[in-house]
Amino acid sequence: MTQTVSTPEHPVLRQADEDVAIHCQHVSKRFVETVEGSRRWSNWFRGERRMIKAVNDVSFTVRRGEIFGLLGPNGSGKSTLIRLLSTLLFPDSGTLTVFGKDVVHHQHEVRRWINRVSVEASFFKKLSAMENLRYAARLYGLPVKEGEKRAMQILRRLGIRENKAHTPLENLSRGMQQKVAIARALMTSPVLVLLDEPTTGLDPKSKRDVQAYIKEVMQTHDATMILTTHDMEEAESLCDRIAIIDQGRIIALDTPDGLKRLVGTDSMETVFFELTGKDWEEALADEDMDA
Ligand SMILES: Nc1ncnc2c1ncn2[C@@H]1O[C@H](COP(=O)(O)OP(=O)(O)OP(=O)(O)O)[C@@H](O)[C@H]1O
Repeated sequence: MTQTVSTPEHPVLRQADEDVAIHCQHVSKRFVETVEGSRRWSNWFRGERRMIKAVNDVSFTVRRGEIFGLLGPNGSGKSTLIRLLSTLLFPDSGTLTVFGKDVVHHQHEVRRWINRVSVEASFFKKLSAMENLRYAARLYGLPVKEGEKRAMQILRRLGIRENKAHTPLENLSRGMQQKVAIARALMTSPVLVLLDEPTTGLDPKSKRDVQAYIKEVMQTHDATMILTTHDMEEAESLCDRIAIIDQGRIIALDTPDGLKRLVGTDSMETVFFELTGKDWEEALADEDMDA
């Protein structure tokens, strides 16, 4: 049950109950961008500036144990939202809590629960999976013995044999590296895993393996995942709910089936097109141009 309580941080904060992983209330984040090529003489030397509402009054709740998808065109605010959740940025307004802790006032605690996994994960590629996992355990403040034990369990679950466990990561397949990255996120509990395009660039088999592994992790761990992806099928098959985000705002949020019902289609691509006015190819083409 949620209840309204007073805390020193917030005059009135809905206390997160055990089932809530993320509580995001009216969160906004703006950036100031310099516009190049301004013709106004007063701006010749310092550049004209404009305000970008990267995240604009966004509210949502993610339940513990859920895979929550973020879908949106290029520049819609997904990364900014992820950076706010990872405490790399702070909101200008609104409140954001992770497992009941405010990201601004309890950033160290929140950081221990959060793990961002991306294709180019911040691994030491010259070090082995074992060494990387041990290092992560230390970062999470686990005692050495406990860290080793968890690293071993994780490697065994991944089916990485002893000799491979000591092979430099750069010599493992990308699919395997990605699985180790996800596994590394499971060092603490509860855990919030931010999966940033987890299967981009993987061959079809590795992609299926990683997706199956994500499902397995969800069944066996106290994990909650936020997933950004460019793969509609992936979003549909993995996510319990999907938020479609455009120009910093959540324009729709529901289960994949709920979104399809809303638009009256059986295709997620049509959902995306109807709600954002952009077809998926166009959204990707924009990204390619920026890349
Ligand atoms: N540090 C920054 N300074 C200025 N503008 C920024 C900054 N970070 C993001 N923006 C702007 O905020 C808006 C949202 O960007 P964001 O990176 O969150 O979008 P995105 O949905 O993650 O895009 P992509 O799919 O390309 O990763 C964009 O207009 C972007 O240019």
